[in-house]
Amino acid sequence: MVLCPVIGKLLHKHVVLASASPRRQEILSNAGLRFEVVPSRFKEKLCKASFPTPSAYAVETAKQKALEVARRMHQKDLRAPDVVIGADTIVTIGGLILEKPVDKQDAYRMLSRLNGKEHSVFTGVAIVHCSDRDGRLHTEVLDFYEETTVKFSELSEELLREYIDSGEPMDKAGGYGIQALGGMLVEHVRGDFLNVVGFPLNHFCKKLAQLYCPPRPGDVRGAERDSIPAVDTFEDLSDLEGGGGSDPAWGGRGGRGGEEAGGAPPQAPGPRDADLNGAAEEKRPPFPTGLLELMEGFKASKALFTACKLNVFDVLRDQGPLKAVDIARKINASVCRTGRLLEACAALGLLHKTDAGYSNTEAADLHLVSDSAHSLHGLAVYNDSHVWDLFTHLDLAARDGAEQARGASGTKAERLFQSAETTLLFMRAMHGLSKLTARDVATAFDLSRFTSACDLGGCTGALAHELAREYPRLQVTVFDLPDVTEHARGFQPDGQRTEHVRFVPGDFFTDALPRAQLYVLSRVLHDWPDDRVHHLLSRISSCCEPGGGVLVAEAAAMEEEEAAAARRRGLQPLGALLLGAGRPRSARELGQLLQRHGFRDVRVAPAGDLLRVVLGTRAAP
Ligand SMILES: O=c1[nH]cc([C@@H]2O[C@H](COP(=O)(O)OP(=O)(O)OP(=O)(O)O)[C@@H](O)[C@H]2O)c(=O)[nH]1
Repeated sequence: MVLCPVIGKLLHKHVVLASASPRRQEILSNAGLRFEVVPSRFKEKLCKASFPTPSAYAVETAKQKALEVARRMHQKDLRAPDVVIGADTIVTIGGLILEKPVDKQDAYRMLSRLNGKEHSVFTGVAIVHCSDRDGRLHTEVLDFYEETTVKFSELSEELLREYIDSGEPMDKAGGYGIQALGGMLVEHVRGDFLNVVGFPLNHFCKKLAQLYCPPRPGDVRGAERDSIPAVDTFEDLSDLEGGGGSDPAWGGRGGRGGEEAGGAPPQAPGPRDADLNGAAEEKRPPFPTGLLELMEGFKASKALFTACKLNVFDVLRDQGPLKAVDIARKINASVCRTGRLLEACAALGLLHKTDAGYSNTEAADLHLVSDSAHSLHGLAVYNDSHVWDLFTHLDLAARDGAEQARGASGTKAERLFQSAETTLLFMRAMHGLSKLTARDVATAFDLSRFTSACDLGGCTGALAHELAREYPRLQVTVFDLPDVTEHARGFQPDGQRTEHVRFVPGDFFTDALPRAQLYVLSRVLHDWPDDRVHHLLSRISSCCEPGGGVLVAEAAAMEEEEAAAARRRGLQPLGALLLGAGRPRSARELGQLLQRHGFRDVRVAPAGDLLRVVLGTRAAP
């Protein structure tokens, strides 16, 4: 098939499209590709904030979609396909990533945001080559993305509502389908149209050309690395057939878009590159959207913290929607400044803005009001008043050490417990975080064989209560500093099973540890350097009876960590740098620590998105 020489390279391979998108299937089969469709079951819920750019998010999602299918197929038949293709399309505007709307209201919010403006559409693509090595799946990933800019006309509310009622937006990134009715919303498109529809065919073919048709030595076309080879270059397709793994072209440079993790870094663009028609075109470096977002990111955090501190979300939960002037009056602030803060919160997706005024988004109602079950309000206020200040001295900490950076403000304990007010601030922050993760930690392993547990540094008892709720036979002791236990009463849940949780004041480094079958250390060890961790574990080990256990929960990386989580955890050493004490440890390292202190049968399990839990059983000495 002369029209698709590079696609032809895949004809003899078992190719799988890891996508349920009918558009992707259509684009690729129209291009002559033969493939099996196995929709990915990968849940598209990577933490967007942990990616430096929206494109990196799309690429990682595409990669995870493809890898999930490769692993599942290999597991099922012990035979993976030769190639798995994954893709993910997102829309970005004003720093926000829009995916498929969850309901009509969400579609309306998305389309209103895009109305009259220009936005970017990114599709991340992953081409995964699979092979079997001694029964184990081996994968090599080439990934890339393409960006297209789309401008919407000014659209009336009526038109948007009618469009949403057509049902078209619901399974489409950004809430519109440019190939159908949604085409009427669009004033102009800059870049690859098919990229918007869901698959950047042109860039994909260039990648295949790099993989399967590397330039022959002395071939003048070698310089045109970015172009799909002209048809006449490939009269004899078979002589170049071969796997992509060891191919020097593997991981070559991208086109208008670029490379992401897994491929080689983009090469510096040449002064001129040839386009498909051979015409010379000025090559510009990709616009550094992600970098600019990072440069401005601190303002976004500050806006969120400030709105929390001024209780904007509480006011709107109780009385919203409200106009800026009314909110300003209720929070006792200047109308003009409040207006700007509210605009910023709306742009960050924390508030909705309609003709009736501002109202909370679902996330704000869940997490940013001060008294909800899943509130992170305390964490925002603590980050604003303590962590923010600390991070302004990051340069000093890097240069002169943590002591200098902390200056007169003292050690972490000194700062946190200098007054009842600061202690409570810290406890509220920890309470929100613990409640968020407690259930995942409590259920990561079946702990029903234990009848007593001691949560060391258990703070407000959020995890202790979850353990008591999950395991009816369990009595839990929360062991924490007297400054903490003194204030813990105010955090106790009403009602059931509170009699199964008790608080004992003490310092786990110096005071006798309460007797228990299971010792729990949740988000404790990262605060301490190695010598202190050994000291603590040896104390636990000598209290723990054979058959008893120790359960450690940390934001610990696994060996083959997905890039997103690794990046998120990558910020932790900054905290350690400033506090000058602890450090994050990998799940493997935590397991080795437990083994060193006499715990056997060490197992690791994920606890939600944030934490890993390591459980060890005390062996007979
Ligand atoms: O103009 C258009 N823009 C986008 C689309 C379609 O939107 C979806 C994007 O979603 P995603 O990348 O997550 O892919 P899914 O459909 O969920 O399928 P997977 O199984 O691959 O996750 C995509 O279908 C685009 O085609 C459109 O049609 N027009």
